[in-house]
Amino acid sequence: MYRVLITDPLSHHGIEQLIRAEDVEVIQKTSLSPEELLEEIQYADALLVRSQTKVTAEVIAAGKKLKAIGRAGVGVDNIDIPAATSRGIIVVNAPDGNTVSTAEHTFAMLISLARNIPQGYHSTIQGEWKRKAFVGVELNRKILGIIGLGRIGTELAKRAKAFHMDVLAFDPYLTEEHARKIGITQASLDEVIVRADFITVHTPLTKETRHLLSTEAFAKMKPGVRIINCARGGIIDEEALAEAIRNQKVAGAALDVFETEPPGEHPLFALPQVIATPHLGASTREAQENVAIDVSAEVLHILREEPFKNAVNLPSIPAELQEKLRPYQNLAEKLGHFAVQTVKGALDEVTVTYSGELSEVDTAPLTRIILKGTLSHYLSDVNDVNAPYLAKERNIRVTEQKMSRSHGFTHLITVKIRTDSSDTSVSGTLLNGLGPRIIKIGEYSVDVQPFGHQLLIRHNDRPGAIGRVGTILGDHRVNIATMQVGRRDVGGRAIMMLGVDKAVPEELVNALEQMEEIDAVTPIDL
Ligand SMILES: NC(=O)c1ccc[n+]([C@@H]2O[C@H](COP(=O)([O-])OP(=O)(O)OC[C@H]3O[C@@H](n4cnc5c(N)ncnc54)[C@H](O)[C@@H]3O)[C@@H](O)[C@H]2O)c1
Ligand SMILES: O=C(O)[C@H](O)COP(=O)(O)O
Repeated sequence: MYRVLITDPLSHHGIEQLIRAEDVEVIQKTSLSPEELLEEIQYADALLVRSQTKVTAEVIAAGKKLKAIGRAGVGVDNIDIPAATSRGIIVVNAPDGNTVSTAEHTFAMLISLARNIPQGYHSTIQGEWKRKAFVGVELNRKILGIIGLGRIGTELAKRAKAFHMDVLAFDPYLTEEHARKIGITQASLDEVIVRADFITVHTPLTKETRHLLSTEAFAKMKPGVRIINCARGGIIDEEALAEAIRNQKVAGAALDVFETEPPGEHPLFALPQVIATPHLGASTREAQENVAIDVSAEVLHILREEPFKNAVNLPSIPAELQEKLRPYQNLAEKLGHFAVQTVKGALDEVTVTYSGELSEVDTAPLTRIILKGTLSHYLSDVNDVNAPYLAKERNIRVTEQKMSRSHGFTHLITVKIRTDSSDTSVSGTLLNGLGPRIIKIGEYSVDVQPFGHQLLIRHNDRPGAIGRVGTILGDHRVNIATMQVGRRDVGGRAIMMLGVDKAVPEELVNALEQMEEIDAVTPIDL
């Protein structure tokens, strides 16, 4: 039974699939103190949050069983992603479900700002009738500057076009084709800042975007510019904004998000030109249902070890590629796990060569699985999320190579491992209908099913050697299930690969190593 802890208010309809799932127990506790969260997280297999719960490194470390963190929304700045990654916890979000709601909210803020609607409402219900005090401006033919033309920025641009605004957008990843398609003008950040009548930000909060709109930026803006932030507090320097409003450079600002939330008594609220909402961008019935449905489905997939798509700490893999790579996953993990058990010393380098059909596709997801198989020999709690991170932390170099030639196989994966004292190379393939096979160990051709307990023996090719090995195994009551022998030259160096029915005890390894013909005995467990 998987325990899913929900600590922020999520749409009931959205999480119904979790509540109905027979293998899931849903615990909803939405006003936990930080201490209570540290207690509850210990028992959770997955945690579902919105933006309120602070999922710190401490919370993540306390989540001993935690496999997934689901964010019912876009921004993951309340989750310590590096801490989750280092512990192999998958973080997923729901990037699409609240796009329209947030674009609509931004548009509502844009109109409210242009026409002083909140200020007019306040004054009117207090019995005043100040028609002159609230004269606004039209949106028609004004320039809307959008910084960050992703999902929300794009939806907003379409709505602004319908209001006959001229849209200038800056986004380092914006292509001319996308700009042309939605009928807007691509611009530099400076152009947007200098030319726009309204500036709205729709980027995530990152090192680059923190205080993107600062004193320096406000100084370059058109007098009377209006500013909107429905993305993240911190993208705009709030002190600098307050100053720009006070010195009348900025005519008004509409804010849905703040550097600290809730903002409490804020200097900006003393300025009548500022309108505000309490982080309501995604707060519609539709958006909340969408994001809760999406993230619940993703978390269920992760817990059930099924494919999922919106991981924040794993590169996304297109469905078609996932389908293509799925058959190789088991082979990849076994190859990594097999190869590492045949070397001694500290791991320096893992090189994976994909040959034949596999040379034509993006194999990075398979390399992560190979790495997981390799590192799991040394470390506990390794998965394909944290394997690259753990390798980097240990200065293990990981490289991928591609070759079109595959020595008679339609596809071949070769894992080469180098340590400070030895190296090895193991190749495997999928045999049509027969599943994964190891077909080469170093220079020796073999045909080994990579499962269960194995014994790799390096010996000299002499009459009677194989028989004596069989006798010694029999004496130790270890049954041989399969046997492969490989050699390069008659009477030269050779290997034996034995599949055995139980783990090989150390005394047996010692007894085999006493044999004159034997160089090395390596038990392998897969
Ligand atoms: N107020 C709310 O309730 C609410 C709701 C949903 C999303 N959001 C926030 O809105 C933001 C945008 O969401 P989205 O779904 O459109 O995300 P998105 O990822 O689709 O778009 C973000 C865009 O910002 C661009 N970008 C990144 N760095 C940039 C930079 N330095 N300068 C210019 N552009 C840059 C990216 O290229 C991308 O196109 C996020 O921060 C999200 O958390 C807020
Ligand atoms: O990033 C987001 O999705 C929004 O900021 C929404 O946050 P919320 O789930 O707390 O409304």
